[in-house]
Amino acid sequence: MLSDKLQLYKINKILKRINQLSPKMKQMSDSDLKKQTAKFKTMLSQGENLDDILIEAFATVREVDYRVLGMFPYDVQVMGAIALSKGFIAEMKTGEGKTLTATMPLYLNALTGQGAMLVTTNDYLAQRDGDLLRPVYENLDLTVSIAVSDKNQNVSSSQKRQWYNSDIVYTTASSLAFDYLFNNLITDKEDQYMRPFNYAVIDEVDDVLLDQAEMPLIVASKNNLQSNLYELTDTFVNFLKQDRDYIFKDNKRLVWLTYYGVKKAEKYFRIENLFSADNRELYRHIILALKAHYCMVNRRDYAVIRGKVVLFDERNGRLQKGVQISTGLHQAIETKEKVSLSPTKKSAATITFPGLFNLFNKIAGMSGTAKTNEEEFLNTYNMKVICIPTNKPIIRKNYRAKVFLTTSDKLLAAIKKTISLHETGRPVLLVTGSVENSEIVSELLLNYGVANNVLNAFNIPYEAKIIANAGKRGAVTIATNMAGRGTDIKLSSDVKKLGGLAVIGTEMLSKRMQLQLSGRAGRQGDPGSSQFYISLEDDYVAKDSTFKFKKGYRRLFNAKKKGKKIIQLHSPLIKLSLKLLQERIEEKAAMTRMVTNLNAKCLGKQRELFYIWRNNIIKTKNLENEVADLIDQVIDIYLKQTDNWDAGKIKDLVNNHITYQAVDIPEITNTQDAKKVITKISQQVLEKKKKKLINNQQLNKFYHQVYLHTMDILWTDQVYYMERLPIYTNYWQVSGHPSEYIYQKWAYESFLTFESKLKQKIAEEILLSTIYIDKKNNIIVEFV
Ligand SMILES: Nc1ncnc2c1ncn2[C@@H]1O[C@H](COP(=O)(O)OP(=O)(O)OP(=O)(O)O)[C@@H](O)[C@H]1O
Repeated sequence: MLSDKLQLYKINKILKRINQLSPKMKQMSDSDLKKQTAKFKTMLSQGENLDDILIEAFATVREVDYRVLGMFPYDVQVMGAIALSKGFIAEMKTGEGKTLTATMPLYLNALTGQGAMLVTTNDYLAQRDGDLLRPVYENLDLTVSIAVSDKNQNVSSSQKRQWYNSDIVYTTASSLAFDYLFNNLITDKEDQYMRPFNYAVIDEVDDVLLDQAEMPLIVASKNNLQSNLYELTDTFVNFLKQDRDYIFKDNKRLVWLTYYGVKKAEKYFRIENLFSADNRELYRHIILALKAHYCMVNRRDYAVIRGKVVLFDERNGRLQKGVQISTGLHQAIETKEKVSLSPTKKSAATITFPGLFNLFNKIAGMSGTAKTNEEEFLNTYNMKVICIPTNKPIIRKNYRAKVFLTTSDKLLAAIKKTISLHETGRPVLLVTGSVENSEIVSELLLNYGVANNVLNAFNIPYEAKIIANAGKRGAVTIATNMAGRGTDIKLSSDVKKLGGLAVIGTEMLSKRMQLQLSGRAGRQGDPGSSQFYISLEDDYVAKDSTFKFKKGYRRLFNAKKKGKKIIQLHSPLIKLSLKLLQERIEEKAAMTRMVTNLNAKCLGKQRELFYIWRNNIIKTKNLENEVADLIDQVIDIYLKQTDNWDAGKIKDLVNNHITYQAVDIPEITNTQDAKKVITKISQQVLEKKKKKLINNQQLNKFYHQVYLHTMDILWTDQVYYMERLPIYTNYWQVSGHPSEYIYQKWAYESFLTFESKLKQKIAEEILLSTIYIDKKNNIIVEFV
């Protein structure tokens, strides 16, 4: 595209000027290079901007990269770095050295003193890259932290404050999201540990902003009442028939009851209308049970480990310990697997990655596979994708995929190929679609006398070691998708002569995942090869293929059963169908993301408004005016209840919301008088309460407690409602209404209700709660 060429032309011009500075940088001593940081900071403080210092700053880091790591960033890496500092997405092919590229924009943006982050997809990469590059930044007088920890480890607020106050932070998207959510649940200003987000480079940006866009990160709060509906609906769904009683949509993400299914449910549960407000929860549980039974598969989507359901991350095959699917699906799976149910929790706070990255002043991204979704990046995130040329031509051979009828035929053929490659001495990385298959393949290879290492969710502690050995002569590594992205397999020198690493994929994947996996071989211009062995039984194919395709598969399968020799399929028509299927799935995924993003934006807006209000309360030392104003607004809300106020009605209102004490109410005839009376009584109640408190500071402590306690409880309910909203609104889509419209409308209305309820509840707690002062002068509030 013309604009791409223009951008590259501009980038090249900047590169030239950076290159011109190289000899000067080479002359500088280590300590002079270190002093550059202070110089740049001064320049910024005197009014220069980041673009003004970019050239010299990049030249400085480049030289320090070389002195510390022995790697001088190539011209193409500097080009990628320039694109990143402009907030673009740099598409740099797999293995081109994105880790080193990021040092330049991170350094530059950290000079502002507002922090720069490298956000990657898993702990292993954050740790690996942070450890590798720490000395570079420290030699430039900047502080660095790696903000990831073992999920079970309790990290103190002060430790986190130190992490997030560092100039450069290496972290993962999920650690960052959770820390952000927890930071916003803290009630004391002193305990908060995060500063506003400034600049982030998102590594594997397509994975974070596209593939994981829909996954909400959830901080659970108090236990919700356990429902016995799980068991009832679990039994019920066993009686349902696919396509007659329920149907799947969107790659089995959504499931609906048909008219017959609804009637069956009404009969089974002896109710008149499954869609009446009373039966909303029942309907939701039926859908959950259907999903648990037919969308979630043991050892593919989750594992049952010591009586607990632990989820797999489907994109990278890692176990997600401690992560629960919210909205009850986790419990529905537990019911299906007949293990004890974990307590249902409500979400105290939730965010998606798109929502999280919206909070930054500037973001940039890098990936080997972003161009295919260029339009989506531009439309959704306003980020341009720039393709950076490779340093050396890529000589990896990507062989055509071989297509088989069944899974076992495919795996056997892949094993045979592995053995023949192994005999030549080339290292092989064979990637399977599930933990189970990785174990089967490993066993079979052992039976053929081929020693191998297995990298799957159950041996993560050995990951670094397995990867370190995977590029050696004769090494055979069997991995799940854990080795699909980011993994850097270093080749021993003798291996290059033999043809480099051979990657064998044994599952049909999305285009991007396929490219990522192939990209484990042939890095940095090295030799290497990749080939996929797929079957018509692969999940990716089976889940989404058309009726005609499925019919074709069954015909071939039956013929094979009758003895016809069908192993590998050569028909161009089948290959074309698979290609079209891949395109269709990707288009659909993009559509689903668009709707989810719209929904997430809705909740994001609500979250933003709520957190602004909450943070204001935390920050405001004296809340007296705020409280007076709030009570006044709440009285107006009460007054809207009726036009015909009389002493009796006021008395009821006062006893319900203002004080339990008996009060005399004068006769009144209109709303204005009613307001005067109610306002006066509220003021008297408040005055009485103030007298119990020692001083103004204690009074404000009381207000803070009431506000934050009430806000957090009601916000949890609001999040709970918003999480369920798509399930309710999806039903309307079936009935012919546009669900996005219904969603936005209901979401907006619910927020207005939430705001009004929250104000009323705060006023009620301020007026009706009981307070005590203990011996140490602490206030104890007994909430209503
Ligand atoms: N300028 C350089 N000089 C020498 N080696 C380099 C240079 N830049 C990167 N490398 C090496 O190239 C290899 C690949 O780097 P890296 O893992 O950062 O690639 P990547 O682009 O992140 O790959 P992927 O897309 O697979 O994540 C590493 O072994 C790294 O040490």
